[in-house]
Amino acid sequence: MSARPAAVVVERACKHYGRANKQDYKPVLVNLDMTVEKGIIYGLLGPSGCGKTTLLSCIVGRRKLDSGNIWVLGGRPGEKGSGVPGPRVGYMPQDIALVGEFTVRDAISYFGRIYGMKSAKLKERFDFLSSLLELSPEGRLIKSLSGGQQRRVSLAAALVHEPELLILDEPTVGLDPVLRERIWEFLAELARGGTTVIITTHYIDETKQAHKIGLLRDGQLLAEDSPEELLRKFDCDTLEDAFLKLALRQHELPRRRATLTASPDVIPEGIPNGVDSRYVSREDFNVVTSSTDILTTKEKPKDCKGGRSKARYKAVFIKSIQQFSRHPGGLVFSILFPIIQIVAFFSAIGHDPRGLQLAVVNEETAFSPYGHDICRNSSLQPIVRIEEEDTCEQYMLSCWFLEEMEKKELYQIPYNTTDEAKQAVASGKLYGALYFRRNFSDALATRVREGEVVDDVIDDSSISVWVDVSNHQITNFIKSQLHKTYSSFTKRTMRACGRPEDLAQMPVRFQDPVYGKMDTQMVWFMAPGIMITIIFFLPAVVTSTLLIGDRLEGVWERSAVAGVKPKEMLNVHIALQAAVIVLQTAEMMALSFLGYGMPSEGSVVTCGLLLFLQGICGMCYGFLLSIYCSSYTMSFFVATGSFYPMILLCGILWPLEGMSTGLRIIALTLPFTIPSKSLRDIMEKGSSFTEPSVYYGFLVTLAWIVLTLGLCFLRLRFKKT
Ligand SMILES: Nc1ncnc2c1ncn2[C@@H]1O[C@H](COP(=O)(O)OP(=O)(O)OP(=O)(O)O)[C@@H](O)[C@H]1O
Repeated sequence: MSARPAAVVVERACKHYGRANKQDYKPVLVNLDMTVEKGIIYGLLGPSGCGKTTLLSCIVGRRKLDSGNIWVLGGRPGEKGSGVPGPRVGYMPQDIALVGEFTVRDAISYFGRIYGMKSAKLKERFDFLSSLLELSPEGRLIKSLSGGQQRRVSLAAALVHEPELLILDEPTVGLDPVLRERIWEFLAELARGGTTVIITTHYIDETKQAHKIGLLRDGQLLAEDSPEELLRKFDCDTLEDAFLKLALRQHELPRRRATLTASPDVIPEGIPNGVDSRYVSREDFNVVTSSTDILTTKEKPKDCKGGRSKARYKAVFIKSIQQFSRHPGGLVFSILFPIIQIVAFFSAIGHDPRGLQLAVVNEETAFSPYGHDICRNSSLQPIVRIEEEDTCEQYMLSCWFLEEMEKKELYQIPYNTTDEAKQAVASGKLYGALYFRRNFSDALATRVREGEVVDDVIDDSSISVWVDVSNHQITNFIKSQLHKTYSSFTKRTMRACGRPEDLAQMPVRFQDPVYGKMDTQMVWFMAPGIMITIIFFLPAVVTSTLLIGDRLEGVWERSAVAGVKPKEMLNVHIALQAAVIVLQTAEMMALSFLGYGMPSEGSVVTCGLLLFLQGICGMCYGFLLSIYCSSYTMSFFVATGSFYPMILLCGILWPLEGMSTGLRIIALTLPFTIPSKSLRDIMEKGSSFTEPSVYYGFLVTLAWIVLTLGLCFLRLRFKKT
C-alpha cells in the first residue's frame, strides 16, 4: 500500500457563529479533522445545518477558522501564492450564484475568462459540458431557467477550467437519476485523471461511488472511510444503516470518545483525531500517511503570481456590461432618470401660479348708477385733473385697482357681502377676498392730500383682504401681487394727476443687484442643489443595489473563490460608474444650461468637476450601504432615511439662516450643503476654484469620499467571516 499525497487536510478545526455567551452563539466545527487524498472523490455527508457548507467555505478560503489548520493543494487557503482561492479550485456553491441576466453561455464564459481560457478552448469546453450536462440552449437567460437547469449551468461553470480540486456543494439536487448517474461517472473519470473531488449530497446512496465518505455531525467527523469499509465495519447492507448505527453510537458514548477514527468496534483512548494510515478500501485507493505529508510535499501552485489579473479584469468588465445592458430598468434609471428629473424640476418648480381668483366686494361700484359694470365703461375717468386749481378729482378709483390686479393674474369674482365672500374662501372655492368701502376714492384722496386724517378716513381708504393662508406659497404670491398692484395703481393715479409717479411708492428703493438679476427665479436658486442631489442619489442607489444583488446571489462569493479579488470587482465597478456619472453630469448640465437657460457665470468645467465628484461621493455612499446593509430592504430603509434629512437640511428647501445653530452645524457637515452653495456661487456669481466658497465644496465632497471609503475598509477589515 503506497501512501497518496493529500489534497486537503483539515486539522483540529474550530469555527463558530455568533457572539460568545450570547443566544446566537453556534459552534459549527469542533476540533474537526479531515483528510482528502489526491485523485479521490470524497463524499461529505451530514444532516442539514451540521456545517458542511461552512467547512467547504473554509477550505476554499472564504471563511477563516477560529483555530486549527487547513492545507489545500500544498498551501494554506487565502495565503499569498497558495493559488486558493483561484484557478486551482472549481467551486459550485449550494446557491446558484450566477448573474440572472447572464445567458447560459455567458455564465460559463465568465468563469472561463476569469481563469484566462482562450476562446477556442472555452468553446470546446462549453460544447462538451453542454452535452454532458444537457444544458439549456446557450442563449437562454439564467433567470428564466428552472432550478434544476440553473444547477446544471452552475456545475458546468465549476468544471469549465478543469481544476485540480473540485468542491461541489450538492450538485445533484433536483436532477433526474440518469443525469445524476452520468455526473457521478464523469466525476469518477476526473478522479482517475488525478482531479480531487469533494462533494456534499443528500442522496446517501450516491456516495457509494465515492472513494471516501466523511460523516459530519455535531461539528466533527463521526467516520471517515471508504463505503466498503464502513459497510464491513458496521456489518450493514446499506450506508443508511451504517450511518444510523454511527449516530446512535455517538449519542451513547461520551463526547470525548465519540469521534470514530478507526474501527467502530475499537475506539482507542487518547488517540489524536488526526488522520492516519488507516484508510484501506478500494484496490486503487491508497492513503496519506499523516497530515504533515501535505507540508512535506508542498508544491508550487500553478497560478500564484496574479498574472491573470488582466483576464479577471476583462471577465468582470464584460460581466458588468452584460448585467447592466440586460437590465432595462437599470439603463433607464441611469441614463434617462437624470433627464426626467431635470425636466420635471424645471417644468414644475418656480413658475408663478396662474388663474387665481379672488372674491371682490366693491361697495364703491355697487352704489354707482351703473353698478359693477361701471368699471367696464370705456368713458370712465377715475382721475380728472383740474389744471386751474392744480388739483384732481377722483371717482371709482377701485376700478383702476382691480384693472391693475387683473394684469397681475389675480382675477375678481364679484360678491355682494363680505360674509358671502369669506364663505367662498372658507369653502376653498377662492383663494382670498377683497373689500372696498363705499367712499374708497374720496377717502384715499383725502388721505393723500391731507396726510393727517381721522381713523374713519384711514379705514375707508384701506382695502381689506382676507386670504386662505393654508397654502403658504399661494398666500405669499397673492401678497406679493397685491403689493405690485398697489405700486402700479399709485403710479397710474399720480401720473394721471400730474404728480411724480413715485410719490406714493414705498420709500424703500432696491438698486441693481450685486449678483444676478432683479427678477431672479426660485429655480435658479434651487437648481444647483437639485443637480447635486440627483447626481449623488443615482450612483448611490445603483451601487448599493448591484453590490447587494451580487452578494446575496452569491456571485461575489463565487467570483472570489474563482480568484477575483475584491479590489478588481470594485475597480471595474468604479470605472463603469465613473463613466455613467460623466454621462449623467453632461446630460444634466446640457439640459440645464442650454435647454432651460440656467445662468452660468463661472467655469463650466469647475461645475462639471464638482458634480462628477459628488457622483463619486454618492457611489462611495452606495458602497457603504452595500457593506453595512444585509438586504435590499435594509439598504432601502437606510437610503431613504438618510437622503431625506440630507435634502431637507441642505438649504435648498429652506435657508440655513432659519435653523438653530446646532442644526446648522450638522447641516453644514452633510455632503450636499456646502457643495450646493459652491455650485450656486460658480453659476450665479462666477466664483472661481480659488475662492473659499468654491473649494470648501470640493473639500467637503472629498472628505465624504474618504470617510465613506474608510468606513467600508474598516468593516471589510474587521468583519468576522
Ligand atoms: N453567516 C452565518 N451566521 C450565523 N450562523 C450561520 C451562518 N452561516 C451558517 N450558520 C449556521 O451554521 C450552521 C451550519 O450551517 P451550514 O450552512 O454550514 O450547514 P450545512 O450542513 O451546509 O446545511 P445544509 O445541508 O442545510 O446546507 C447552521 O446552523 C446555520 O444556521
